[in-house]
Amino acid sequence: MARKIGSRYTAHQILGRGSAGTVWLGEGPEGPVAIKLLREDLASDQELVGRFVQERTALLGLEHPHVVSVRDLVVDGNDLALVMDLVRGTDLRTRLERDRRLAPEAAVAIAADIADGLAAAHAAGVVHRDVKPENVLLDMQGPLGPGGSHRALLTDFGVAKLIDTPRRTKATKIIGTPDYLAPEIVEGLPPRASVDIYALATVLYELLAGFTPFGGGHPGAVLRRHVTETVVPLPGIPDELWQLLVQCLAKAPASRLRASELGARLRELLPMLAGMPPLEVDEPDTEQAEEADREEQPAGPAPAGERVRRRGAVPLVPGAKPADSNRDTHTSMRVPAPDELAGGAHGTARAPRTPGAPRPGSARNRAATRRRRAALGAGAVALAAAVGVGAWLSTSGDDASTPPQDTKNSAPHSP
Ligand SMILES: Nc1ncnc2c1ncn2[C@@H]1O[C@H](COP(=O)(O)OP(=O)(O)OP(=O)(O)O)[C@@H](O)[C@H]1O
Repeated sequence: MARKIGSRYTAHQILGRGSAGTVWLGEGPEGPVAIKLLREDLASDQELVGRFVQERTALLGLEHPHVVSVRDLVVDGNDLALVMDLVRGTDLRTRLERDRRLAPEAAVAIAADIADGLAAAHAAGVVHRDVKPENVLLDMQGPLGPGGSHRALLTDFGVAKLIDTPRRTKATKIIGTPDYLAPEIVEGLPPRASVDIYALATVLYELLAGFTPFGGGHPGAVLRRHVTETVVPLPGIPDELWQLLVQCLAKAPASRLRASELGARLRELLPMLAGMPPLEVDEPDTEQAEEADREEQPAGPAPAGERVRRRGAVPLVPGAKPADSNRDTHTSMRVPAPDELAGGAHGTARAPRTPGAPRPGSARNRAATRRRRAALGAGAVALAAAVGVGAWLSTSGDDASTPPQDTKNSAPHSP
């Protein structure tokens, strides 16, 4: 059923749904477009309206083959809509759900595209702040790239921020998606271009492994792992690619590559990766992480929705119902204090199981876990008791009484 959006556009058919609205296949004066229409019941939500306007503002003048351009912002009665370039294909999360893991060549080609898109955004002074598979679209109508990959485009600049402008988000509040959040964000520093590099490296790891390096369990535990844990190597990954990943997942923002350099370095690796099958990575040994995580959880039920969402997302929009419960959306939470980050169980980064290692749940593994649990001791319990990790999750109010945290990291670089 066709629907008029302002005087210039017609929406024909739903392409997908996000937490804030619906994306339609539409038609405008210059041909087919994608129209992101804010849910009517959210039209009075200032934060959401702000996100729409922000996306338009962030992308003004940014034209790049790996960024979805925003063409127009329509305000018409109760309708608020973003008109974007139409990408005929799918999003990277859907592709990952279908294939579980990508061959290194295709994964690296996609990551290189997004690095190039980020380089353009960073050069325009914009930090994306929410790089994740949901926000990468694959153009399935264009020519195929290395490893049969489709051209990848970065989208959803709804929480993007201009670098070095006065902060609209207080450092006491974290915005992003837990699995992809750079450690300096968790520590309360303002987001710089290097947070996008960390998130992109996390996405690349996920494309190769089928899971993110620090995800799993309670969102509070995920945040802490970003700060305290070291990424665990993937079996069979070529060393040059691993070194690149490690560098871009560095805790110190200044140690990460810039987007343009990352794009170039990734493309250099493509010939070497040609024809290589997906890595043989087994399910991560989640037992240790989950055992530790259970100990960290405050008594009582976890926040609604969180148990079913593997990556610990919390809807920014009250009552939002994404089409797919596996989909993440942004999280807004309080910046934890340094002692909250320092405490707790360590060694809970996701580790691919190595051949010969006991399967989770085996008698051998249970005994090892009991020993580990005894050793983990008071730290994890202290974290849960002192903070109540669930209390970090808040879709409203900042904790203005918590000052921005200092950090051990060196100063992040500008783009
Ligand atoms: N420019 C586009 N062209 C074609 N399809 C699109 C376009 N933008 C979004 N879509 C489709 O619409 C779906 C919803 O997009 P949207 O950006 O609203 O949500 P999301 O990023 O998945 O979630 P959220 O808004 O909660 O972060 C996407 O998954 C994608 O399949």
